[in-house]
Amino acid sequence: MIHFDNVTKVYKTQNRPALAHVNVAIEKGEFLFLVGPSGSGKSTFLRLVLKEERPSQGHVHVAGKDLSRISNWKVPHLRRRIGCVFQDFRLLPNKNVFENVAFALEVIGKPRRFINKVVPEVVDLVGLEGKQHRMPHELSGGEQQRVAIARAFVNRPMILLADEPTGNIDPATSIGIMKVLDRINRTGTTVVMATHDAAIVDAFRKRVVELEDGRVVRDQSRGVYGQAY
Ligand SMILES: Nc1ncnc2c1ncn2[C@@H]1O[C@H](COP(=O)(O)OP(=O)(O)OP(=O)(O)O)[C@@H](O)[C@H]1O
Repeated sequence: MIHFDNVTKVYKTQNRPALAHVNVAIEKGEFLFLVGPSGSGKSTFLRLVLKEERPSQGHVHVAGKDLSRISNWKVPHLRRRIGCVFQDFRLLPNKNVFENVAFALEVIGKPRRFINKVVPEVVDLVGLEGKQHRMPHELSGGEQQRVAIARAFVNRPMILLADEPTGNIDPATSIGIMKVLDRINRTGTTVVMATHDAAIVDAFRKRVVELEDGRVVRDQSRGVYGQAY
């Protein structure tokens, strides 16, 4: 589903590569934790998947397509098939839960009848049943992140990218957020989650890819946050 083939990324203003000779193959339906210290290249990895950045060397393939061969006008179509969740939720403050999630479908022209059917289903899936009419400021941080996940997933993307989704959330609430991501993964969506959250990584025992100075220093199935040896 996502293949990094000897990918190096050097930003114009930097002389050290943000990613160096990265080879990673993530198959359809996998759940992968991307770990590593601040500045190790995790966000750069995610941005390359979205074609927000281009590799300086090597190739990134998503769903069988070499991103360097996707023309610019097709990039929105690629991004539509990839859901994104961030540390800071990024909800629309003047829209309620239903409207925040519905907005993701409105912008791609889905009919109202379809929106009215699927939005409540996804709101339930993320554990917010009965809260459709709440405004973001009437929700806890964990609940806001659930809305953000619902919005990212409502279009049934093939891939969900999560950049520090539990970064602003207390540990107990983070477990609930992880369970939602796990539930989404079980529907067949490939999930890649960049995180510093050692407790979460250790509790969920998924594949772990560790970056250090832009290099992959570990790729372990059912891994833990720190070195297991
Ligand atoms: N747009 C940019 N322009 C120039 N350098 C950048 C840019 N984005 C990231 N970098 C540099 O690339 C390296 C990797 O950064 P990146 O944001 O990918 O790391 P990260 O692992 O996601 O860090 P964090 O956990 O702090 O988000 C860092 O040295 C960073 O300063």
